[in-house]
Amino acid sequence: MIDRLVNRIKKLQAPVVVGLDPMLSYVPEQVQKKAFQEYGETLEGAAEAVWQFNKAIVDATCDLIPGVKPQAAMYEQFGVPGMAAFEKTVSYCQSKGLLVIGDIKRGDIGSTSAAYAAGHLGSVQVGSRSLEGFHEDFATVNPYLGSDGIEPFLQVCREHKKGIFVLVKTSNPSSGEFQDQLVDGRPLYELVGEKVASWGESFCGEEYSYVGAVVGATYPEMGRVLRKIMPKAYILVPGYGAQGGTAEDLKPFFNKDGLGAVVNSSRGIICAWKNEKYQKFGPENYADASRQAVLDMIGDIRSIL
Ligand SMILES: O=C(O)c1cc(=O)[nH]c(=O)n1[C@@H]1O[C@H](COP(=O)(O)O)[C@@H](O)[C@H]1O
Repeated sequence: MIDRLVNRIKKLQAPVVVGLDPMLSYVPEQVQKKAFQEYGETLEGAAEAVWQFNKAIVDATCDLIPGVKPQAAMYEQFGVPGMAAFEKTVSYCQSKGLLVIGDIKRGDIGSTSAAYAAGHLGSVQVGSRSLEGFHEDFATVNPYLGSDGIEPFLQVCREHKKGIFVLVKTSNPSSGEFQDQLVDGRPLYELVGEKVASWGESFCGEEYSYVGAVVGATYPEMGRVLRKIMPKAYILVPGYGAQGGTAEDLKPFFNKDGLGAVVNSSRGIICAWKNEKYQKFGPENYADASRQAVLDMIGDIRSIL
Protein backbone atom coordinates (compact mmCIF):
# COMPACT_ATOMS: atom_id res chain seq x y z
CA MET A 1 0.00 0.00 0.00
CA ILE A 2 2.81 2.41 0.78
CA ASP A 3 4.02 1.97 -2.83
CA ARG A 4 0.53 2.72 -4.15
CA LEU A 5 0.36 5.83 -1.99
CA VAL A 6 3.80 7.05 -3.07
CA ASN A 7 3.04 6.37 -6.73
CA ARG A 8 -0.23 8.29 -6.58
CA ILE A 9 1.48 11.18 -4.83
CA LYS A 10 4.12 11.24 -7.58
CA LYS A 11 1.59 10.94 -10.38
CA LEU A 12 -0.66 13.71 -9.10
CA GLN A 13 2.19 15.83 -7.73
CA ALA A 14 -0.01 16.24 -4.70
CA PRO A 15 1.26 15.12 -1.27
CA VAL A 16 -2.18 15.72 0.19
CA VAL A 17 -4.98 13.82 1.88
CA VAL A 18 -8.41 15.24 2.57
CA GLY A 19 -9.63 14.65 6.10
CA LEU A 20 -13.20 13.44 5.90
CA ASP A 21 -14.09 14.55 9.42
CA PRO A 22 -17.74 15.61 9.21
CA MET A 23 -19.43 17.25 12.16
CA LEU A 24 -23.13 17.75 11.45
CA SER A 25 -22.64 21.51 11.69
CA TYR A 26 -20.29 21.33 8.68
CA VAL A 27 -23.04 19.87 6.50
CA PRO A 28 -25.04 22.53 4.61
CA GLU A 29 -28.66 22.83 5.60
CA GLN A 30 -30.12 21.54 2.33
CA VAL A 31 -28.19 18.28 2.71
CA GLN A 32 -29.30 17.85 6.32
CA LYS A 33 -32.91 18.68 5.42
CA LYS A 34 -33.06 16.06 2.69
CA ALA A 35 -31.58 13.38 4.93
CA PHE A 36 -33.97 14.23 7.78
CA GLN A 37 -36.95 14.08 5.41
CA GLU A 38 -36.01 10.53 4.57
CA TYR A 39 -34.80 9.24 7.95
CA GLY A 40 -36.17 11.78 10.46
CA GLU A 41 -34.13 13.71 12.99
CA THR A 42 -32.43 10.49 14.07
CA LEU A 43 -28.94 9.07 14.17
CA GLU A 44 -29.79 7.45 10.83
CA GLY A 45 -30.70 10.88 9.46
CA ALA A 46 -27.45 12.40 10.73
CA ALA A 47 -25.41 9.51 9.32
CA GLU A 48 -27.14 9.85 5.94
CA ALA A 49 -26.38 13.60 5.92
CA VAL A 50 -22.67 13.11 6.57
CA TRP A 51 -22.47 10.29 4.02
CA GLN A 52 -24.09 12.46 1.30
CA PHE A 53 -21.81 15.33 2.30
CA ASN A 54 -18.71 13.11 2.05
CA LYS A 55 -19.79 11.61 -1.26
CA ALA A 56 -20.15 15.01 -2.95
CA ILE A 57 -16.75 16.14 -1.65
CA VAL A 58 -15.10 12.90 -2.77
CA ASP A 59 -16.70 13.22 -6.24
CA ALA A 60 -15.44 16.80 -6.53
CA THR A 61 -11.85 16.10 -5.42
CA CYS A 62 -10.94 12.48 -6.22
CA ASP A 63 -9.07 13.30 -9.43
CA LEU A 64 -6.75 15.68 -7.55
CA ILE A 65 -5.76 13.75 -4.46
CA PRO A 66 -4.05 10.44 -3.66
CA GLY A 67 -6.20 9.66 -0.65
CA VAL A 68 -8.43 10.57 2.23
CA LYS A 69 -8.28 10.29 6.01
CA PRO A 70 -11.67 9.73 7.64
CA GLN A 71 -11.49 10.22 11.42
CA ALA A 72 -13.43 7.45 13.18
CA ALA A 73 -14.67 9.64 16.06
CA MET A 74 -16.64 11.81 13.67
CA TYR A 75 -18.67 8.74 12.72
CA GLU A 76 -18.75 7.05 16.13
CA GLN A 77 -20.61 10.08 17.50
CA PHE A 78 -23.58 8.90 15.44
CA GLY A 79 -23.47 5.40 16.91
CA VAL A 80 -24.12 2.33 14.77
CA PRO A 81 -25.48 4.30 11.75
CA GLY A 82 -22.39 6.51 11.97
CA MET A 83 -20.06 3.53 11.76
CA ALA A 84 -22.03 2.24 8.79
CA ALA A 85 -21.47 5.64 7.14
CA PHE A 86 -17.75 5.28 7.95
CA GLU A 87 -17.58 1.92 6.16
CA LYS A 88 -19.63 3.23 3.25
CA THR A 89 -17.23 6.18 2.94
CA VAL A 90 -14.18 3.86 2.98
CA SER A 91 -15.71 1.65 0.26
CA TYR A 92 -16.77 4.57 -1.89
CA CYS A 93 -13.35 6.23 -1.72
CA GLN A 94 -11.63 2.97 -2.62
CA SER A 95 -14.00 2.51 -5.58
CA LYS A 96 -12.76 5.91 -6.79
CA GLY A 97 -9.14 4.74 -6.59
CA LEU A 98 -8.33 6.68 -3.43
CA LEU A 99 -6.14 5.30 -0.65
CA VAL A 100 -7.87 5.41 2.71
CA ILE A 101 -6.11 6.16 5.97
CA GLY A 102 -8.46 5.15 8.76
CA ASP A 103 -7.71 7.64 11.50
CA ILE A 104 -8.52 5.34 14.40
CA LYS A 105 -5.57 6.02 16.73
CA ARG A 106 -5.91 2.58 18.28
CA GLY A 107 -3.44 0.56 20.32
CA ASP A 108 -3.96 -1.69 23.34
CA ILE A 109 -2.57 -4.82 24.97
CA GLY A 110 -1.48 -7.30 22.32
CA SER A 111 -4.62 -9.44 22.16
CA THR A 112 -6.89 -6.40 21.92
CA SER A 113 -4.68 -4.70 19.33
CA ALA A 114 -4.95 -7.89 17.29
CA ALA A 115 -8.73 -7.40 17.15
CA TYR A 116 -8.38 -3.74 16.16
CA ALA A 117 -5.89 -4.68 13.45
CA ALA A 118 -8.14 -7.46 12.13
CA GLY A 119 -11.23 -5.24 12.12
CA HIS A 120 -9.64 -2.27 10.39
CA LEU A 121 -6.84 -3.63 8.20
CA GLY A 122 -7.25 -7.39 8.09
CA SER A 123 -10.05 -9.89 8.27
CA VAL A 124 -11.86 -12.14 10.73
CA GLN A 125 -12.52 -15.82 10.33
CA VAL A 126 -16.26 -16.56 10.46
CA GLY A 127 -16.70 -20.29 10.12
CA SER A 128 -15.16 -21.15 6.79
CA ARG A 129 -15.13 -17.57 5.57
CA SER A 130 -12.55 -14.84 5.97
CA LEU A 131 -14.42 -11.52 6.15
CA GLU A 132 -13.23 -7.92 6.18
CA GLY A 133 -14.69 -5.29 8.53
CA PHE A 134 -13.73 -1.70 7.75
CA HIS A 135 -10.94 -2.58 5.25
CA GLU A 136 -9.01 0.70 5.28
CA ASP A 137 -5.62 0.73 3.54
CA PHE A 138 -3.78 2.34 6.45
CA ALA A 139 -4.58 3.06 10.07
CA THR A 140 -3.19 5.49 12.62
CA VAL A 141 -1.98 3.77 15.78
CA ASN A 142 -1.04 4.88 19.25
CA PRO A 143 2.34 3.46 20.36
CA TYR A 144 2.15 4.40 24.03
CA LEU A 145 1.34 0.86 25.17
CA GLY A 146 4.66 -0.32 23.76
CA SER A 147 5.77 -2.85 21.14
CA ASP A 148 3.27 -5.56 22.00
CA GLY A 149 0.47 -3.13 21.16
CA ILE A 150 2.03 -2.50 17.73
CA GLU A 151 3.15 -6.02 16.77
CA PRO A 152 -0.35 -7.28 15.86
CA PHE A 153 -0.75 -4.34 13.48
CA LEU A 154 2.63 -5.15 11.90
CA GLN A 155 1.60 -8.75 11.44
CA VAL A 156 -1.69 -7.84 9.79
CA CYS A 157 0.09 -5.27 7.59
CA ARG A 158 2.52 -7.95 6.46
CA GLU A 159 -0.25 -10.44 5.64
CA HIS A 160 -2.62 -7.99 3.98
CA LYS A 161 -0.09 -5.52 2.50
CA LYS A 162 -1.46 -2.63 4.53
CA GLY A 163 0.31 0.16 6.42
CA ILE A 164 0.25 2.10 9.67
CA PHE A 165 1.09 5.63 10.76
CA VAL A 166 2.35 5.68 14.32
CA LEU A 167 1.74 8.77 16.47
CA VAL A 168 5.18 10.21 17.21
CA LYS A 169 4.70 13.93 17.88
CA THR A 170 1.12 15.13 17.73
CA SER A 171 0.01 18.57 16.52
CA ASN A 172 -2.05 19.65 19.53
CA PRO A 173 -0.94 22.43 21.91
CA SER A 174 -0.36 20.16 24.93
CA SER A 175 1.36 17.35 23.03
CA GLY A 176 4.61 18.27 24.78
CA GLU A 177 3.20 17.51 28.21
CA PHE A 178 4.25 13.88 27.87
CA GLN A 179 5.80 13.55 24.41
CA ASP A 180 8.58 16.10 25.04
CA GLN A 181 9.61 14.69 28.42
CA LEU A 182 13.30 13.91 28.56
CA VAL A 183 14.39 10.32 28.96
CA ASP A 184 18.16 10.02 29.47
CA GLY A 185 18.41 13.55 28.11
CA ARG A 186 16.37 12.92 24.97
CA PRO A 187 12.73 13.79 24.27
CA LEU A 188 10.36 10.86 24.32
CA TYR A 189 9.11 11.56 20.78
CA GLU A 190 12.64 10.97 19.47
CA LEU A 191 12.74 7.57 21.16
CA VAL A 192 9.35 6.74 19.64
CA GLY A 193 10.71 7.90 16.27
CA GLU A 194 13.63 5.49 16.63
CA LYS A 195 11.18 2.68 17.40
CA VAL A 196 9.16 3.55 14.30
CA ALA A 197 12.35 3.31 12.23
CA SER A 198 13.23 -0.06 13.72
CA TRP A 199 9.68 -1.49 13.41
CA GLY A 200 9.75 -0.50 9.75
CA GLU A 201 13.23 -1.78 8.93
CA SER A 202 12.27 -5.27 7.81
CA PHE A 203 9.15 -4.01 6.26
CA CYS A 204 9.85 -1.90 3.22
CA GLY A 205 8.18 -1.16 -0.07
CA GLU A 206 10.22 0.16 -2.99
CA GLU A 207 11.48 3.26 -1.20
CA TYR A 208 9.49 3.65 1.98
CA SER A 209 8.42 1.47 4.86
CA TYR A 210 4.93 0.21 5.58
CA VAL A 211 5.44 1.76 9.01
CA GLY A 212 4.95 5.51 8.79
CA ALA A 213 4.71 8.21 11.43
CA VAL A 214 2.40 11.05 12.42
CA VAL A 215 4.12 14.35 13.18
CA GLY A 216 2.21 17.63 13.47
CA ALA A 217 2.85 20.53 11.08
CA THR A 218 2.71 22.75 14.16
CA TYR A 219 6.16 21.45 15.25
CA PRO A 220 8.40 21.93 12.18
CA GLU A 221 11.72 21.87 14.05
CA MET A 222 10.85 18.54 15.63
CA GLY A 223 9.75 17.40 12.18
CA ARG A 224 13.23 18.19 10.89
CA VAL A 225 14.86 15.98 13.52
CA LEU A 226 12.34 13.17 13.08
CA ARG A 227 12.73 13.23 9.28
CA LYS A 228 16.40 12.26 9.88
CA ILE A 229 15.68 9.69 12.59
CA MET A 230 13.12 7.83 10.43
CA PRO A 231 14.54 7.99 6.89
CA LYS A 232 12.27 5.26 5.54
CA ALA A 233 9.06 6.35 7.24
CA TYR A 234 6.45 8.31 5.33
CA ILE A 235 5.29 11.12 7.61
CA LEU A 236 1.59 11.91 7.80
CA VAL A 237 1.44 15.60 8.70
CA PRO A 238 -1.79 16.96 10.21
CA GLY A 239 -2.10 20.50 11.53
CA TYR A 240 -1.90 22.40 8.23
CA GLY A 241 -4.63 25.03 7.84
CA ALA A 242 -7.18 25.03 10.66
CA GLN A 243 -4.54 24.38 13.34
CA GLY A 244 -2.24 27.09 12.02
CA GLY A 245 0.42 25.09 10.14
CA THR A 246 1.64 26.87 6.98
CA ALA A 247 3.36 25.69 3.81
CA GLU A 248 6.65 27.05 5.14
CA ASP A 249 6.22 24.87 8.25
CA LEU A 250 5.91 21.79 6.03
CA LYS A 251 9.35 22.10 4.41
CA PRO A 252 11.33 20.10 6.99
CA PHE A 253 9.00 17.10 6.68
CA PHE A 254 9.87 16.49 3.03
CA ASN A 255 12.99 14.99 1.50
CA LYS A 256 14.86 16.86 -1.23
CA ASP A 257 12.94 14.98 -3.93
CA GLY A 258 9.60 16.25 -2.58
CA LEU A 259 8.61 12.87 -1.15
CA GLY A 260 8.49 11.53 2.39
CA ALA A 261 5.47 13.42 3.69
CA VAL A 262 1.75 13.59 3.06
CA VAL A 263 -0.20 16.50 4.49
CA ASN A 264 -3.74 16.27 5.83
CA SER A 265 -6.30 19.01 5.93
CA SER A 266 -9.78 18.35 7.23
CA ARG A 267 -11.71 21.48 8.20
CA GLY A 268 -9.71 23.57 5.73
CA ILE A 269 -11.20 21.51 2.91
CA ILE A 270 -14.57 20.19 4.04
CA CYS A 271 -15.61 23.49 5.65
CA ALA A 272 -14.29 25.62 2.80
CA TRP A 273 -17.84 26.67 1.89
CA LYS A 274 -18.07 28.43 5.29
CA ASN A 275 -14.83 30.30 4.73
CA GLU A 276 -15.02 33.89 3.53
CA LYS A 277 -12.38 33.11 0.90
CA TYR A 278 -14.73 30.66 -0.83
CA GLN A 279 -17.96 32.49 -0.09
CA LYS A 280 -18.74 32.94 -3.78
CA PHE A 281 -19.55 29.23 -4.09
CA GLY A 282 -22.42 29.39 -1.60
CA PRO A 283 -23.68 26.48 0.56
CA GLU A 284 -25.31 24.73 -2.41
CA ASN A 285 -21.92 24.43 -4.17
CA TYR A 286 -20.02 23.33 -1.07
CA ALA A 287 -18.23 20.53 -2.93
CA ASP A 288 -16.89 22.98 -5.53
CA ALA A 289 -15.59 25.13 -2.68
CA SER A 290 -13.79 22.05 -1.35
CA ARG A 291 -12.30 21.38 -4.78
CA GLN A 292 -10.98 24.94 -4.95
CA ALA A 293 -9.55 24.61 -1.43
CA VAL A 294 -7.76 21.40 -2.46
CA LEU A 295 -6.31 23.11 -5.55
CA ASP A 296 -5.14 26.02 -3.39
CA MET A 297 -3.59 23.64 -0.84
CA ILE A 298 -1.75 21.70 -3.54
CA GLY A 299 -0.47 24.94 -5.08
CA ASP A 300 0.64 26.18 -1.66
CA ILE A 301 2.59 22.98 -0.93
CA ARG A 302 4.13 22.80 -4.41
CA SER A 303 5.49 26.30 -3.86
CA ILE A 304 7.79 25.06 -1.07
CA LEU A 305 8.96 21.81 -2.72
O1 LIG B 1 -3.56 11.24 13.54
C1 LIG B 1 -3.99 12.30 13.09
O2 LIG B 1 -4.44 12.35 11.96
C2 LIG B 1 -3.82 13.53 13.87
C3 LIG B 1 -2.70 13.60 14.67
C4 LIG B 1 -2.32 14.81 15.22
O3 LIG B 1 -1.28 14.95 15.83
N1 LIG B 1 -3.12 15.90 15.02
C5 LIG B 1 -4.28 15.84 14.28
O4 LIG B 1 -4.94 16.88 14.12
N2 LIG B 1 -4.68 14.63 13.76
C6 LIG B 1 -5.97 14.53 13.03
O5 LIG B 1 -5.90 15.31 11.85
C7 LIG B 1 -7.12 15.99 11.60
C8 LIG B 1 -6.88 17.48 11.64
O6 LIG B 1 -8.03 18.18 11.28
P1 LIG B 1 -8.00 19.74 10.85
O7 LIG B 1 -7.30 20.45 11.94
O8 LIG B 1 -9.45 20.08 10.73
O9 LIG B 1 -7.25 19.81 9.54
C9 LIG B 1 -8.10 15.46 12.63
O10 LIG B 1 -8.71 14.31 12.08
C10 LIG B 1 -7.20 15.04 13.77
O11 LIG B 1 -7.78 14.01 14.55
